[in-house]
Amino acid sequence: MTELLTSAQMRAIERAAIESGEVTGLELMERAGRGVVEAIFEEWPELAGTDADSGAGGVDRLAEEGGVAPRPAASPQDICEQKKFRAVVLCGPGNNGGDGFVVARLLKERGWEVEVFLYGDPEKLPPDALENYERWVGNRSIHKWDDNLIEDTLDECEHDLVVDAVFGTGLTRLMPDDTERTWHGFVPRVFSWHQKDRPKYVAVDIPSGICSDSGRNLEGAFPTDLTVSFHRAKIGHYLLPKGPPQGGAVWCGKVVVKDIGLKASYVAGAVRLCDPTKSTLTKFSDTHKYSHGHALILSGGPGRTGAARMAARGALRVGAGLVTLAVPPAAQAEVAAQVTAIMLRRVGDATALAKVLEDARFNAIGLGPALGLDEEAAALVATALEAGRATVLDADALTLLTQDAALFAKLHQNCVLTPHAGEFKRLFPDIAAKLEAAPLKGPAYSKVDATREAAKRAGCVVLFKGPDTVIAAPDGRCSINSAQYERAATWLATAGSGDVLTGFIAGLLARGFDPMQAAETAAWLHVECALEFGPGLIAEDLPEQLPNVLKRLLSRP
Ligand SMILES: NC(=O)C1=CN([C@@H]2O[C@H](COP(=O)(O)OP(=O)(O)OC[C@H]3O[C@@H](n4cnc5c(N)ncnc54)[C@H](O)[C@@H]3O)[C@@H](O)[C@H]2O)[C@@H](O)CC1
Ligand SMILES: [K+]
Repeated sequence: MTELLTSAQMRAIERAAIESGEVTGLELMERAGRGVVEAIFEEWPELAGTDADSGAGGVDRLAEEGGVAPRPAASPQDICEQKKFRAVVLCGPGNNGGDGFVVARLLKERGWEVEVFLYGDPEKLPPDALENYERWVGNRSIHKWDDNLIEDTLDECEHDLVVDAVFGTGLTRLMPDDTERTWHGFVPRVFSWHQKDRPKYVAVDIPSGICSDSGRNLEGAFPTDLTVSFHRAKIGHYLLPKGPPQGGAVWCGKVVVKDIGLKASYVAGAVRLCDPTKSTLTKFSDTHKYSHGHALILSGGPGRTGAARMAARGALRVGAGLVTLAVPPAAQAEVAAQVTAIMLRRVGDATALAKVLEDARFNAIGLGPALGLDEEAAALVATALEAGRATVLDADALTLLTQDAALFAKLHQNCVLTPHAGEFKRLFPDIAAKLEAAPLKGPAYSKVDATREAAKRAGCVVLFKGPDTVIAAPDGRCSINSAQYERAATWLATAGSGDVLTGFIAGLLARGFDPMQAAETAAWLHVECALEFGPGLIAEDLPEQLPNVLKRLLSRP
């Protein structure tokens, strides 16, 4: 799984590399700037051009090299008429701005017409950024930040590129709510004026205004087409905090991570991006070593059995050896008429459930979808938890946990809770309140922080759903299953898809996956199934995609 870093982790890696003498900060900055330029040309090859294509800029360079006589300074009108690529680079007061100066210089060297604006005081720039500022201003102009001037510059003639290098991982506070916040109003105006043929927007490391640890929008973020980060993606690229103003992935466009020559050493406590590892794959293909287990899925009463049936189907397709539906007697005929490979047990009440669970071969339980919210349902949840089996709790089971502290206290380390945002809020109201509070500074409290805190309190794995599903274990392990960027599957938000996820988790628990691994793998497969089917998906389709998805997964090199 890919590590996602916080700003502190990234700084520590950079500091260690610099202190060991492996590399200088200046070299890292040069590589970062070069990485941005590379990524721009990879994304839009039409911008790569050649010096000859790009017109007078190429001549400027030749002139500097002594090849031809320098041409006289061009008027703004002349510049607009020249056929060359144009960029505006917006630089901030820290090292992100430093990267911006490198980008400006490299584009200029390729013959681009580049205008640079600096937000902040040049004298206060950190040393590496200052060095690159000086390399830029050597014989070129730089503008003090001015909204109107930026707007005029972009309006004067068509630009190809706007580079946002105002703030990166060092964004530590909100933009002040006064005239200093001049850059804030700039983007909407540029967008409305350049809607059709607007320049490409590229963010250096992260769109300025987005907190790189939480994805929270500390106001004023520039929505971008491409975000180029370094060494590893940051957590904020993959979280999707609710607005207003919305943050994270919405603003990044597409995230490209460029190698800047830092060692790929293990980062303790890093959040990971879900993607099954080799050992997970082995568990799917090994038919001898692991028991495939027997999952028990609890069904609701008559007219409410569909959710459990879908969960059971998911558990079976994901590879549980056997799946049994525990069904209230009144719903037995309804369920029996609609299942084949899935077995059926009459479970009228908690006593009957306890009796069934005396059979140790039932090694995993899934319960909650359409289970009901009455005392009988609460007793079933209590009995299931007392059995100490690997257990996934969803939907009504989560609501029952919020209503009864004694029931919540029965949660154990083999449990997985799968709340969506509303259920999370009911289960952990104080934690949700922290997440909802407007951030006052960076790094801001994040969905990762919230899920880790919840898992610790519950003493079990918590899978907090969303396009940015966060999964955390009480020991601090944490991962994000992203349904964004190339894995965007908005059609997964369909009735019953959560029931299928419960089934996937129960099936993997039955197969012997530990709770964290079961939750991560199930969440990942769930999105893969949605992508496999495409738009028009209904929840019943999800388990049926698994054979293809697993075939593809197992044939991966
Ligand atoms: N040597 C390094 O450390 C490297 C850093 N790199 C770049 O450096 C960035 C991090 O640099 P920094 O740590 O200097 O941080 P930033 O450049 O992200 O921003 C820090 C500056 O912004 C100010 N600031 C923060 N929040 C503000 C707000 N709301 N309003 C006004 N000013 C605010 C801070 O006081 C500080 O001056 C990375 O994102 C990356 O782009 C890369 O060049 C790779 C190498
Ligand atoms: K930026």
